[in-house]
Amino acid sequence: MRVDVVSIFPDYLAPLGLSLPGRARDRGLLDVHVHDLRDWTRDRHRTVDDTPYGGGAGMVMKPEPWGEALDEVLPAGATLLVPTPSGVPLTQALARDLATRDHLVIACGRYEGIDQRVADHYGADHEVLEVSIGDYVLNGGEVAALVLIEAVARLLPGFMGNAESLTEESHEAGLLEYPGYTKPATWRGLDVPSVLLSGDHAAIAAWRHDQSVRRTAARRPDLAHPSRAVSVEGLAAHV
Ligand SMILES: Nc1nc2cc(Br)ccc2s1
Repeated sequence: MRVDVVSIFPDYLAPLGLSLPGRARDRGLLDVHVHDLRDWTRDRHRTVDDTPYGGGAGMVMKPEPWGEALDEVLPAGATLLVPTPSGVPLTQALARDLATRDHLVIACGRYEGIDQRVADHYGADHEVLEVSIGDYVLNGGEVAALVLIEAVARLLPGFMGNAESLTEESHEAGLLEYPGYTKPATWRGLDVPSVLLSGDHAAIAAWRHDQSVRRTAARRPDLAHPSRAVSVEGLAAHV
């Protein structure tokens, strides 16, 4: 998979050279290219933002630099991801779906976001997903890009040493993961649940599923209603 990231703070993406993404790059599973949006500005001040039409606080990112950049960085067939608090939620299902793409391009907004015409323009010929990584507001899309890349890259075949661990993670089956324990069997007076020491694999599996169900009901009742999920096909629809 190739990933291109466009940002006015390209150094923010430096962590992509470390740990898992770094290993994936070394293995040729992930090919990451980071670009500075200001390289596509044409004025001496390298301007990327302006005041919003209709008034209001803050600044909006101008469409021209983004158009020049994406015309060069976003080829036919690539998927454009635009992190934004007003996007569709990033879920494990969406990450799994994005992991099937050959080429992702991530446009990192700043200020009050990117002029909407950029997503609309490229939406005519490309898959464009405006994606939220959570119900909170950051100062820019760079941190969200790191989250997106890690969530997707770790699902690439060959990326994780033990692919089996991927099937038991939180959200993989619409449930939160069961609690984990390791040695010692007793720590500060706290014992590991005895079923885990029993060697009875059927009982262990049943206990773990029960723990996942209980934990999900307690912490994420919203996950208990999959009817509220949105299909990937429905995500790209501009509302
Ligand atoms: N949660 C998020 N906040 C933001 C803010 C900006 Br500005 C750009 C992208 C995102 S994603």
